[in-house]
Amino acid sequence: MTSIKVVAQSSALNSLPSSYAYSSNRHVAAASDPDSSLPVIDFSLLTSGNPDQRAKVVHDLGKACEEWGFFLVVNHGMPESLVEKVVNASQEFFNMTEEEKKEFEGKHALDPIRCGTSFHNANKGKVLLWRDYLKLVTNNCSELAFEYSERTRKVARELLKGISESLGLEGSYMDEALDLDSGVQVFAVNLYPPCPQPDLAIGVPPHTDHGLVTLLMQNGVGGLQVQHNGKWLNVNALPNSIMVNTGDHLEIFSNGKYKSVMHRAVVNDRVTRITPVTPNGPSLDTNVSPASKLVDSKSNPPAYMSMKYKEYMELQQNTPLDGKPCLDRVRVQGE
Ligand SMILES: O=C(O)CCC(=O)C(=O)O
Ligand SMILES: [Fe+2]
Repeated sequence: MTSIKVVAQSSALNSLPSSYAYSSNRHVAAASDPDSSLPVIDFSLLTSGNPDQRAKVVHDLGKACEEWGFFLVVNHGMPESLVEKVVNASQEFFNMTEEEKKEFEGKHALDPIRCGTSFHNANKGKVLLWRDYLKLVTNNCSELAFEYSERTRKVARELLKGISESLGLEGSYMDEALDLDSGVQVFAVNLYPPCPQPDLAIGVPPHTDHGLVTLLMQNGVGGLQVQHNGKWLNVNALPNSIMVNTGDHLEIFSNGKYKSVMHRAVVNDRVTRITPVTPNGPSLDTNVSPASKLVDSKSNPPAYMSMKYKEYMELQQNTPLDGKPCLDRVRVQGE
């Protein structure tokens, strides 16, 4: 299938090809700006060694997960130049010819490297998405991808320790229960070229992410929207901040206290947007269920069934995006 990069560059393109029309209504992805400011987490306070500062930031993290499922992380120690290098290397990858990229067209969610356009799953044949992607599961492809993965993984692990504490558990509880030392991190990069009719197309339709937390960076171009209290809001990053959203497995682990937040990516008609995205999950063979310390058969029974992370990822890949969310399939019914 032709990449969106090539479609967008076609000199004849002045309107959206019908196969990419997500809706016949304009402004399908209309959203407003947030009324109040988005939660901002100062990462340096998590690692400063000052117990009072840590207690405060753990409290803020818990509140951000409970009320938003989305927050911006500042002072995270990831050099801006590293993010730039990843964006540039990704751009080079997407600039290869269709023929050269063919070699990397994987089929399976857990293939070590795969690239493609639109979606590779149950959505085939439906409306096409205005995006190309590159996904790496193991980090053996390049030193740069490895370094980026390692550093975002460290930030994610530290955040998850704080989130574990915010649930009233030991910092190491989630690490152990979900085998985070062998946790899976997918490294994906999305490319959204300028689109002639952005309000008819969609980059990524509304969805939630698998895993615990997803870390997202962008090349200074906005386009992420999150659902908050039933309304879609534009998310504007602070300079050099990491955007973090909670995933399905954090919702399961917290027994629904922290909800996996719905989000989507819209496109624009001016500049190419590139987003390196890293969902961080448990190990593939971990059976994820609500934390046993958080449930109680009478007052707070488990609201989700347990399922191996690996099986969940496969199930999600085969769930149509316009169908019931994958999370609904593990929800205990009739409560
Ligand atoms: O690129 C974005 O802003 C969002 C991408 C996303 O949600 C995803 O890749 O799961
Ligand atoms: Fe996502």
